[in-house]
Amino acid sequence: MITGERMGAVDENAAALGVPRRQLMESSGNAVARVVREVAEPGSSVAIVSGRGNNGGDGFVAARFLDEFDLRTLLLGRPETIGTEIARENWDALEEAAYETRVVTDSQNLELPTVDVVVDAILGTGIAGDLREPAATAARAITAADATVVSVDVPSGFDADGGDHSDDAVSADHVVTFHDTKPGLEALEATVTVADIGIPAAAERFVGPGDVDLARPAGREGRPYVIGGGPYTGAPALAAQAALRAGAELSFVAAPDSIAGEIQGYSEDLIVQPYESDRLTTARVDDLVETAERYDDVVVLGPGLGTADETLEATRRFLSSYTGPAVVDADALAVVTEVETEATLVCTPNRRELERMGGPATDSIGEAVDEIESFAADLGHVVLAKGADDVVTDGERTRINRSGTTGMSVGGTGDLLAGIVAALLDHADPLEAAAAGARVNGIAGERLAETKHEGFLASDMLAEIPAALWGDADE
Ligand SMILES: NC(=O)C1=CN([C@@H]2O[C@H](COP(=O)(O)OP(=O)(O)OC[C@H]3O[C@@H](n4cnc5c(N)ncnc54)[C@H](O)[C@@H]3O)[C@@H](O)[C@H]2O)[C@@H](O)CC1
Ligand SMILES: [K+]
Repeated sequence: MITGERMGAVDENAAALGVPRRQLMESSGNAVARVVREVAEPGSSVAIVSGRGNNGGDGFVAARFLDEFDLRTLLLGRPETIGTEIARENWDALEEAAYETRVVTDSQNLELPTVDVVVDAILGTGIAGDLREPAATAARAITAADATVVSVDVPSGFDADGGDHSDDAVSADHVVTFHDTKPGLEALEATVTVADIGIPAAAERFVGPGDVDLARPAGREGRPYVIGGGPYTGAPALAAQAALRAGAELSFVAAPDSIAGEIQGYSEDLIVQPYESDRLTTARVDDLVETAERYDDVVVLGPGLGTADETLEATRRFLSSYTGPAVVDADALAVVTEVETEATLVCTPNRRELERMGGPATDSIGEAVDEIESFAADLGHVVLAKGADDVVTDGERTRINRSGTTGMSVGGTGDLLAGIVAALLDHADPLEAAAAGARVNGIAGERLAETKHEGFLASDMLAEIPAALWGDADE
């Protein structure tokens, strides 16, 4: 089962792996034609009704595989307004190759030819809102026609994710959907065929540019609240600055007053909120929980806190009363399995921290994928296990991140990751935020390795985060 949004991400990942959408469209159209051949008697008449998006493009491709039928292809709208280059190329090919085509620009004039089979390629997962004209009239005409209806990907007018549909949605006899079934199709009475269109498994398994697309902030969003510092000062400062580089609007650091000035001294961009102490103690917990929940922040718990008994007790208490989202890193990880929490956590252990949490002991994170997956399932939280390959899993969905470079084994890069994930967690699903964060952090390192080789610092990486996050964003 795959949502339209995730399908878009996977398809972008496939393109990055060298399998562009043009190729997928060829497979999709071919798959549609196969189903048409199954349901149509030899020599019968077939009409393909295409919209101006890629769903329509699948219809144009299908036409080239259906030469044995009495076939015509209708385009709803003017050819110049076909929305994507690959759909347009396939339309042009039909015209060049003298296929029977018809352009319908006025829905009032839409008259479906009397045919045995109609291919509904008006629109697919790109639908937004109720059907507009001329799609609405065309969809009604298809439903009313005395023909077998084969819908491409989803019945046009149907929301494949929610299963909701406008009153005009096409009523299909057969649906040929691609790669995986869509949530909304389950409720349909139509026969659903899931066609393999050649998307490599790696496009789902490995974190790619599509995953970053899903998690990327639309503008400045979110105000992460870093609870860290005490024995160490650099870690919370790096996490908080990384969050700002990843789109956060403001970055707060709650830290002991003994070192708050030092943290502020690293960066004038941070809002440091000192509390009276030289380390985190249980006396602070109620205030911290109250502040985090009042402002609806994403918490980063752990950087630089240290392992004093009273600090660990304070992190236990924090987690048992906090109910919002949090990235848990470093020393705070040790207590996650000891408490019941209603919070939504992304835990970011390296292999030593993973073992200390009660997770699998391994020399290589990338070789313990199944064990880490079951550990996350038991834990009930997202685990982002950091290694040469990162494993990101919520116990059901598991992604491997391959970005990054050996120079990143320098201190502080984990703090950056925690800050980036916190910024993305403000608006993205926890697994997607963790997966995208891991990729972005790794790309920031790769960019520096081009000139600094093994010698760059975590603080150098801060300036690379924006390009890593937005560098391949669509215009
Ligand atoms: N994502 C993928 O990996 C693949 C997608 N493919 C096809 O591409 C489709 C998605 O293509 P697109 O994203 O171009 O979107 P669609 O072709 O589904 O729809 C976009 C078109 O519909 C119009 N539209 C949107 N909402 C409307 C409404 N309420 N009333 C009337 N018109 C409306 C838009 O103006 C646009 O012209 C899939 O359903 C599938 O058929 C396949 O070609 C291959 C692989
Ligand atoms: K369709």
